[in-house]
Amino acid sequence: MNNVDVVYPFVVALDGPAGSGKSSVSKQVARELGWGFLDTGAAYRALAWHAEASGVDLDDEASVIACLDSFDYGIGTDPAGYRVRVGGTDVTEAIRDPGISAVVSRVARVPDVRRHLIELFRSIIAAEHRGGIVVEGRDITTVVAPDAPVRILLTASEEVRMSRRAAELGGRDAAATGAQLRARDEADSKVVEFMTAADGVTTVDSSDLDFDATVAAVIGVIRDSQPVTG
Ligand SMILES: Nc1ncnc2c1ncn2[C@@H]1O[C@H](COP(=O)(O)OP(=O)(O)O)[C@@H](O)[C@H]1O
Ligand SMILES: Nc1ccn([C@@H]2O[C@H](COP(=O)(O)OP(=O)(O)O)[C@@H](O)[C@H]2O)c(=O)n1
Repeated sequence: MNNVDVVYPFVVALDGPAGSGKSSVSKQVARELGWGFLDTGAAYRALAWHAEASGVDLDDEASVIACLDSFDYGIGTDPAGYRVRVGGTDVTEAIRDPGISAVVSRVARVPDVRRHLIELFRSIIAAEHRGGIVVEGRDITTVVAPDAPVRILLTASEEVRMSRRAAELGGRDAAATGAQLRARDEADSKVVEFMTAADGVTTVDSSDLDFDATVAAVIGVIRDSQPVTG
């Protein structure tokens, strides 16, 4: 096979709603291909964490924007164990707290925040030293990397997504978890489109697929679209 025309890193852009499996599936795909992995939602979560830790009112856009000046963010792209850092604090676990999930859309809806983070994502992608990188979020296929050679929308029915997220949180408060997930998708949908596939984006519906089958389906899309990846 001929690799001459392949531009490195090879970018796989993957979007989808909350609980569709973006993060876990992308991470496993990256592991299997020996590529990097970038979870873009972690940056929005970390900024929400930073703003709250700085005592900022998240409804005050100007203060949220001002917070970007002191937002010293770090994330790795190793799918085997990346950590998320804000300043000297490891926030990898803290940003998964339902309290952050409940407020993250408020920072993500601010256009200046999006512009800032999108530039950051592009520089992380450009610096990837492995052959490829799987980048997941809400606007990767449409805004962050619309020219990516592989663009995928990972979906699953709302019921399935809710039960996956509730199980992940130990089955506690399934109803509240479901309601929060629905409210977050609704708020996020006003800012970016991730419920339907844009032109040229391949949909993978994981509602009836188990985890391994979903990973295999995503790798199948990558191989079909670019036979030199293997
Ligand atoms: N196809 C699948 N079948 C069953 N469970 C899955 C599948 N895909 C993901 N999961 C599980 O669902 C939960 C949510 O996945 P996650 O990757 O966090 O989604 P997202 O990043 O889209 O919010 C995780 O516990 C994950 O292991
Ligand atoms: N590319 C992205 C990624 C996340 N986000 C925001 O960040 C939040 C957290 O994203 P996430 O990917 O960690 O959320 P989950 O789908 O994993 O629950 C989302 O609810 C969006 O508000 C975004 O606006 N654009």
